[in-house]
Amino acid sequence: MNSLIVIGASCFLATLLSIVLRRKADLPPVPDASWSTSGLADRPWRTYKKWSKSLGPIFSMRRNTTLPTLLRPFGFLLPNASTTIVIDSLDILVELFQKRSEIFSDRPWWPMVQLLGRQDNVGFIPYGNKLREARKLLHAELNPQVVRKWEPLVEEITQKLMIDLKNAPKGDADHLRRTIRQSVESLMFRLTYGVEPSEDFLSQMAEASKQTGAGLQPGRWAVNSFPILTYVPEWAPGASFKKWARQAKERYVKIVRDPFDMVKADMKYGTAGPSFVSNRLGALKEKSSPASKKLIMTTAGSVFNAGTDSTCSIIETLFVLLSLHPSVQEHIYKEIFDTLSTISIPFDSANSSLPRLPEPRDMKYLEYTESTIKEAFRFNTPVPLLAHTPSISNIYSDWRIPKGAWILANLWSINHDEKTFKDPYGFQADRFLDHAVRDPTSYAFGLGRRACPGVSFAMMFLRLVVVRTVSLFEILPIEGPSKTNLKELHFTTGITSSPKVVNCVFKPRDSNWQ
Ligand code: HEM
Repeated sequence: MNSLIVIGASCFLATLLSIVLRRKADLPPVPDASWSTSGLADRPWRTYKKWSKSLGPIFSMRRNTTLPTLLRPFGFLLPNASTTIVIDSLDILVELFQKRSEIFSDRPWWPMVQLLGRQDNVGFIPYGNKLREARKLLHAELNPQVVRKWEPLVEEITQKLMIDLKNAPKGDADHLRRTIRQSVESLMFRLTYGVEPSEDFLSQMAEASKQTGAGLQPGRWAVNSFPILTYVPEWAPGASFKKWARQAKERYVKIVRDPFDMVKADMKYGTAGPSFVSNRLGALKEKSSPASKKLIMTTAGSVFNAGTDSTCSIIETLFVLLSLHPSVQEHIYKEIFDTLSTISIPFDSANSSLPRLPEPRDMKYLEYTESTIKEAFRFNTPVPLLAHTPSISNIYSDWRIPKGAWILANLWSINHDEKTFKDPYGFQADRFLDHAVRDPTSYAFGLGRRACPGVSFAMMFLRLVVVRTVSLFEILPIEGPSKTNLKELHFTTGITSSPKVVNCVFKPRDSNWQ
């Protein structure tokens, strides 16, 4: 009995001690006030990398410096949520996002998310039951075991892209970018709703995406720092943000609802083709609740945006890098040539005796091609900074990580770590033929319970785009082949990062296919 009391008392003391220690734990180190923040406007992940070199693989910042000038004196009123913690180590990410995923799977939250009506978009849903249900729907259509059912769609879209690349006006970088984007938009919309997107949908969606970006811009909206302002009526002086947000929400609700209603109507008349929406609605039990249907609608509404920019970004990066490395293209071409008995020439020709183009099933033989794709992910990580939030306060290695803090995983920096990757700023397509080198695609799609549900689908499309493009074209830089241009490549700043200019020309390998 006595020993039980001693054990009980020890446990109690240990718990008390850990609570006291937790209270006392500090935030990770902060950048020196004298350090220049000017680099944060352009690809902040590079400045964070520099800071990590001095501060270590985990450091913190107060976000109230981004408040509008007039409100800065009130910054001390901000809750813990105004802390940002930057992580520059895969080991720490695995520990937090994967091993402690129960805690680290929430997303940063801005009152503007709600005002803009984006709260049911999967990327923004707080961690919990609703998110799990939405992810189950995505998993049912996109998991690695079933993803092959979308092969016919992916093949059709890549074939069309090849013809569009052939017909693209030479030297018009903007046109090329639009061509790539149209192909990806078509892919994502057909996956989700089974038909081509209308011009109206695309322009409304482009506007809605701009509005989401504007709504989340740090420091732009006082309501993001002072949520109480959400309750200010629209007519109040200085509340024009409420009207702007309401109109943006109305637009968003419509672009999520209209295509969903169209699929429902097509299903009623038996004319709906396979799609995420028709498949998931078809799988519902007869007497399912309106909430289940609404979840399918809002989850579908998340797919287009989530998949488009990131997929465009990596395709553009690959095209630009390949254009600067003709020898890599030749290596890929030879690998494809050796793998297939013959390489196909134009598939829009009537000649039925043509050899075939590479297909998704060929990819397992194309190791060098796979290594090149991984290197592109490493060289210009499509989502350079990954944002998660802990749902309760936590301690990591003596550092305090407060509930609601933004955790920014600096994936770009992790991919440019000199200790892991030799010559990290160079492009070495064969780098990953050595399987001991860490594979960047194992974390470029996120880690843990929020990891990208579209990874298998995206990779299937991307691989086919690369092998078919190299099979049919030589990709040339507009100014002529020059490897030295690599260092002058510029990439955009945003949630996704792409080459600033996609200045390549696609020259058909077969001169008869002009
Ligand atoms: C190369 C293309 C793509 C890249 C690099 C990419 C990358 C990512 C990343 C980094 C995340 C955040 C993961 C995290 O927070 O841990 C994410 C989330 C997401 N992705 Fe992708 N993605 C791609 C394509 C796609 C596609 C094709 C789809 C849909 C078919 C898709 C759907 C989503 C969704 C719905 C989320 C939100 C998940 C959540 O918050 O729980 N993505 N993606």
